[in-house]
Amino acid sequence: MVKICKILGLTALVEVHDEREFDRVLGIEGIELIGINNRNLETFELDISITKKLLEGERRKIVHEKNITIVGESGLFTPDDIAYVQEAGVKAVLVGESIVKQSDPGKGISNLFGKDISQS
Ligand SMILES: O=P(O)(O)OC[C@@H](O)[C@@H](O)c1c[nH]c2ccccc12
Repeated sequence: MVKICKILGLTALVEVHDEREFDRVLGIEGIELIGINNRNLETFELDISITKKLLEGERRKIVHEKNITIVGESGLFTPDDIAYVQEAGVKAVLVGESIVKQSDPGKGISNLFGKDISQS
């Protein structure tokens, strides 16, 4: 699928939830974008330390060597949450609840990042 996306001019975002899935996806030839979902899809529990756990040690090295972009997904509500996943090695975020629940999405984004990022 990653290859087909590339032919079509797309980059596939492949989502993982645990070490086993992450290791499998890290082995895909040409993988560029991996999302770490902090939500357990069986229990719907959120835990952003999953991102940190998955990006420790050897895996972080592989991510760096292969120039893979890691997307932090789910459970991000505050600037501290963003800083935490960024520190872990995340370069992009996938955010739903903390923005869509605001009446003004722009303000929701500013609150999430602790500043107005619309010009940066
Ligand atoms: O509402 P949250 O906790 O900010 O989560 C958003 C997003 O990460 C989540 O909805 C999601 C994770 N993986 C996805 C894949 C497709 C669409 C949505 C998603």
